[in-house]
Order: sequence, then structure tokens, then C-alpha cells
Amino acid sequence: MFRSVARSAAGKHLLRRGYSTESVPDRKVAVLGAAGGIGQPLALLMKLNPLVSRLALYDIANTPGVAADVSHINTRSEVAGYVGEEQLGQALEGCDVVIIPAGVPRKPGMTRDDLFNINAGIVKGLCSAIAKYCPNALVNMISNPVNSTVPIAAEVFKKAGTYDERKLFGVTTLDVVRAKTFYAGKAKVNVADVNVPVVGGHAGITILPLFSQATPKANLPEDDIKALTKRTQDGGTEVVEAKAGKGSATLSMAYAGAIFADACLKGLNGVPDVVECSFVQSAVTELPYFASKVRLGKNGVEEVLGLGPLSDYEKEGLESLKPELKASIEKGIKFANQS
Ligand SMILES: NC(=O)C1=CN([C@@H]2O[C@H](COP(=O)(O)OP(=O)(O)OC[C@H]3O[C@@H](n4cnc5c(N)ncnc54)[C@H](O)[C@@H]3O)[C@@H](O)[C@H]2O)C=CC1
Ligand SMILES: O=C([O-])CC(=O)C(=O)O
Repeated sequence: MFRSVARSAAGKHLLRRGYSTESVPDRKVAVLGAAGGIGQPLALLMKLNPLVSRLALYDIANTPGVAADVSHINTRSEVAGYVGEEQLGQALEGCDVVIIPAGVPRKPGMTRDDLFNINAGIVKGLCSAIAKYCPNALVNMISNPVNSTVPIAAEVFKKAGTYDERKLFGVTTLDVVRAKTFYAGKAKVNVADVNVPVVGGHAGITILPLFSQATPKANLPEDDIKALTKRTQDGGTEVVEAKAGKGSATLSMAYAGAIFADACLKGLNGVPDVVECSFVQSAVTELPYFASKVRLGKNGVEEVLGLGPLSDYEKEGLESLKPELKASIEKGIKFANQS
């Protein structure tokens, strides 16, 4: 299971990243939807990640080309492409982390919920296969609407008897990436130093950045905080409109997805204090799923962290988002159980 990579370039890179051991576990990662707008750059970024030893690229079409292309990059992982439902099992077998950016993206004028009718079925099918072929994998759900696709996945896993709430994640990292970028611009601080937790869900007002907890502290006026909050909430729409019918965020999402998958791998490998925001099963509020900071470990979620102190504006935002988030969660649960 363990392969010595210490003397290789990947090994040196790993040691620089804080690994004390000379051996790095073999880790298989699958990207489902790997030939898509997110899938392709995400496949590239996962190929660059030295924690990955096997990279399985799956889509309903075009994966052989993507896999051949990415496989020529001289990094640690072995790449294989899988195409069509009959190869899904092979793609998933033995996976430690499965990343799902499969499904249709928005066009201008659509909400993420408008994607439900198509993406709910796609996610349901893929999660049934995960339950069968790699029930212990950590699942990183990117497909929208995340506020519903995560509950759908949970219901599929419950029905299959494989549900482990520590292993299912809605990827909300792009909200954090945006909040950091926008805050750094407004506060005129180095973006590399910025941290901003983003809680709630992943659609419109359910995205709640907690700028009162942003570091470095900048004491921005209330109007700036409100503008930053709105821009973070509308970040996806900003890209959808700029792309004018050619889809939604792909490159920034691939970056965010790669950060989150890397955090999952680090947690699995026993790196301490790996904390990221994610939409997970939660007791932080009365809602069954909620995004907040989570500590990642050898079994996935080790601890769901609380909200911390909120400003009055954030408290209001929290109460306003609950009905929409609740409805999206219930819609997902209902879909999974009736179809
Ligand atoms: N969580 C987040 O922050 C974000 C989520 N998204 C979501 O990610 C999803 C994908 O977006 P894009 O990559 O831009 O779309 P895309 O249309 O470019 O790519 C989607 C890929 O999924 C594939 N696919 C469809 N059905 C499949 C199935 N049953 N199994 C495997 N693959 C399948 C398609 O063939 C296509 O290659 C969308 O739902 C989008 O809304 C996008 C940006 C951010
Ligand atoms: O806005 C969209 O449809 C895609 C997405 O989730 C994002 O960019 O945050």
C-alpha cells in the first residue's frame, strides 16, 4: 500500500509540504464528469498533486482523449480514462476520493435550482455506483444545486446501507476563494494572507461569508461589508453572465475543487489541523446539512466546527437563508426517495 517517493521530485515536494514520513500512501482519486469544463482543468490539477497515485477520469464521452493528454505529464500518478456506464465500476473501484463535477451548468437567467431536473438524476446514478464500488470513498460533490445534490447523495447511500456522514462533502470552496479575493481587493491586504469562513449553502443568499471573522482584520465600513457579501453571493452569476451562454465558472472551480480534494487527501494521510469550509451533515443549526468549517482527518470529517461570533448583519443573513436552504434540502431528500 505504501510506495516510497521520498527521493523523487514528488517526494521532495511532499516533504516541503510538511510530510514527516518518507512514505506516502497510494491514493486513488476519480473525477466523474472529467471531460467537462470543470473536469478537464481539475483532472490537470489532480495530476499535479503528488498525493495522488492513481487518477481515474470518467465521463459519458470524450475521456480517452483527456486521459491520454493528461497522462503525458511527468508527475507521480498513473492516469486512466473510462467512458460510458459500463466502465464506471472500474473507474470507481478502490477510490479514496471521488470528485463529482458531472452535470449541466447554468446559462444566464437561470438559478442553480433550475439545474435540479437534469443533475439530480445524474448525481443519483453516480452515487448508486459509488455505494456499490467504493463505499468508503470521500465524495466531493460539485454538481449543482449543491444544496440539493448533497442530500440526494446521502439518501442514496442510506438506502444502500453505506452512508457515513463523515464522508460526504458539498464543495463550497469556490465561495471561500471568491470571498478571499474580493476581501483582499477591498481591504488592500495580501490575498495570500487572507482567511474568510463562508457558511450556509451554495446558492444566492444561502452563501453567507463571515467577513466579521476575516483576517487580517481591516475594519471595513458596513457598506463595504454588504457589497462584499453580495458580490460573494452573486459570484457564480457574475461568471455566468460574463460567459454569456457558454456555461459557468470552470477554471476557478477547478482550482477550488483541487484545493478541497487536496485537503481531503491530507486528512486521510493523517496531516493534522486540516480545516476547510464544506456543506456537510451538521448540527450547527437546526438544518440537517449546513456549510461551515470542518476539520478533516483519516475518516473524513473529524469535527464540524461552530459558527463563532457573528455580527448582527451576519445573524440576520443566517436567519434569512434558512427557509431557502431547508426547501432545497427537502427537495433533494424527496427526489431521492420517490424516484
Ligand atoms: N460547487 C460549485 O461551486 C460549482 C459547481 N458547478 C457545477 O458543476 C457542474 C459541471 O459544470 P461544468 O463542468 O461547467 O459543465 P460541463 O457541461 O462543461 O461538463 C459537465 C460534464 O459532465 C458530463 N456528464 C453528464 N452526465 C454525466 C454522467 N452521468 N456521468 C459522468 N459525466 C457526466 C458531461 O459529459 C460533461 O463532460 C454543473 O452542475 C455546475 O453548475 C460549477 C461551478 C461551481
Ligand atoms: O453559478 C453557477 O452556476 C456555478 C457555481 O455554482 C458557481 O460559480 O459558484
